[in-house]
Amino acid sequence: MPVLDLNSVILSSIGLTFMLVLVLLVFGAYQQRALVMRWVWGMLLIGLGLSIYFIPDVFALRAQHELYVSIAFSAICLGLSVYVNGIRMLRGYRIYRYLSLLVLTTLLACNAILLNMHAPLRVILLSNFLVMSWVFAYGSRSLMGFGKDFISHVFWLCCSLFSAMTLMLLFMMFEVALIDAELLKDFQHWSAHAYMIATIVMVLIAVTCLLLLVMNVRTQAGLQAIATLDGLTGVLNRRGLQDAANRMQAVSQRIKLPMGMLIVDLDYFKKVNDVYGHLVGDAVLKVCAGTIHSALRGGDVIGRYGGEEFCILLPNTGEHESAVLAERIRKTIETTPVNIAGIESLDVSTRAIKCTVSVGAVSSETVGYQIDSLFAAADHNLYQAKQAGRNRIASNAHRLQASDEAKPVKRNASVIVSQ
Ligand SMILES: Nc1nc2c(ncn2[C@@H]2O[C@H](COP(=O)(O)OP(=O)(O)OP(=O)(O)O)[C@@H](O)[C@H]2O)c(=O)[nH]1
Repeated sequence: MPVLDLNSVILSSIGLTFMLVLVLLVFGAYQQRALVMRWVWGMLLIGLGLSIYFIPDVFALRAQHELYVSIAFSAICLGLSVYVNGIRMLRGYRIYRYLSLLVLTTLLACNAILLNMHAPLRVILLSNFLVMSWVFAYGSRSLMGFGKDFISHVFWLCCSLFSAMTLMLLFMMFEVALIDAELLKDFQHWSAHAYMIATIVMVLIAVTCLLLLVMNVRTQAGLQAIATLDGLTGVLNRRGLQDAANRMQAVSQRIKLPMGMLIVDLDYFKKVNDVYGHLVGDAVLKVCAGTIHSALRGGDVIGRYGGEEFCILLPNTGEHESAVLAERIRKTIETTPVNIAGIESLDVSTRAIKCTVSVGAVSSETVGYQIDSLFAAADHNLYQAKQAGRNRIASNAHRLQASDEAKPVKRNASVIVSQ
């Protein structure tokens, strides 16, 4: 009676493949591809090693058992080292690029010598487990964090030796059950499902890693939001805006499409604070950010540039279109009074405040793609608009070639052009 039935192997392989696909799909969705691929390769190598381990039993190649076991453990340890680097990546530690190479060469050299000396299977297993415990040590240290003192080093070494020894004991029991099945009949049933047990262990590892990854992604998303969003208005802060501007500039320049920029500044905002207080001032800023946002197109990016100043990045937008959009924003703000009636502890009879904005518009068509040049030119135009009396826009549209000027630009009393 075969100790290991092929059904278990096939069933477990299907389970393993299913798990890998699941891991790929779920982890891949978070775009941490480098990390995901490390774990997938790690698992594949471990799965391959486990498969090779059972080849002699399935195909009755007992004479070559030592050879298969040493190849199997080389693959398992290599898989573990790739896996450990994935854990290090997740924890934000530096990756040991040569860890896998070191593990593989150590094991190959060690196994080649032992096979050449016709060492018994137990010795081959023991040497492989020592290397495995070393990889485990790296893994547990990377997972749990680093203690730099002597006690921590000893602790991690003991922990990994214990885990490796537990595994070794497990495999020894497999060995006993496989080699002398008649003596240890009780083990046969369990041994026949050894591959299944190994698969379950791998599923547990995958689930643990999945949880770690989800936690990591959530923490990163939270930190990213804190770092790049403005707490009051919810739009990008200056840092987020700078990142977005750099990205948009790189893409626009590569595909040779114009990029526009607007700086929108609330007029006489100091008065709002002085008359109604900072609480109302804050509410007005928040509502105005929302109003400006609602006037934008999909793909446009808004950020808070300064106190009552917003910057808007416009992909695929030339000078004329920037001016048109600036005018639309100006008009929307002018015609949308900010309702302050609902603001708590406000002792004023005013129910809505009428706000206006001045806008400086510019695009890469007249000043190039450099973000600093765009900021400077938009700021200059904003200054022009303020100087001309506020509640208006200023742009460089007139600087374009005569042929370009034929394009429709909506000009009215509130639109001026920069000198
Ligand atoms: N409530 C509130 N006020 C802010 C905030 N950030 C900046 N401010 C205020 O915005 C006002 C800006 O004043 P100014 O720079 O003189 O500009 P302005 O009164 O809008 O005048 P112009 O821009 O020249 O039309 C200051 O009173 C700041 O205290 C904020 O987050 N909340």
